[in-house]
Amino acid sequence: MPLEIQVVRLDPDLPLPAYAHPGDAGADLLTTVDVTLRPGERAMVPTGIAIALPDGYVALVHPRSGLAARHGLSIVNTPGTVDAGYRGEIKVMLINHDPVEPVELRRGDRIAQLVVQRFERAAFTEVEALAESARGEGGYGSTGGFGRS
Ligand SMILES: O=c1ccn([C@H]2C[C@H](O)[C@@H](COP(=O)(O)OP(=O)(O)OP(=O)(O)O)O2)c(=O)[nH]1
Ligand SMILES: [Mg+2]
Repeated sequence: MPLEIQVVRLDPDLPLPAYAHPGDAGADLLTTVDVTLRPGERAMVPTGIAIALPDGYVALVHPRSGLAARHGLSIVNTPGTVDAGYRGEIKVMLINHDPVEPVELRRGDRIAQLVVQRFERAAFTEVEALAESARGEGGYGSTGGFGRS
């Protein structure tokens, strides 16, 4: 059974978010406006929807790989976090990473995808020292680079 999420269409002429295929994780979000992003430019783009997520769920705003591959279009804060208590319009902070070409978006274009997930609420408990682990403090390339011999 799919999780029911209540949606308000702030722009009733555009359709609800939709999955392109059964089994897809991301439901496509649309832009309600025409917008052109020059190389390097970013914009906060409205999607025309507001949602009420059940407690314990989060919706993450992910880029679409096709637009990234073809146009260099991504999201500044990827993935954007939509909290369960948020009732405002979902917006997408798009950025054009292409060094040369502008990206022209038209109202109704599919600009991003929304992935709904359960999450754990943590209780942050202060301790004097952390349990040891195999990784320890190693990070940021501690295991090597590309793995070439
Ligand atoms: O890509 C995004 C990211 C966030 N939001 C909305 C929903 C989210 O619940 C709210 C706050 O987002 P976040 O917590 O990431 O931003 P903040 O800078 O920490 O703002 P705040 O102080 O309001 O939490 O903004 C979006 O519509 N799109
Ligand atoms: Mg916040």
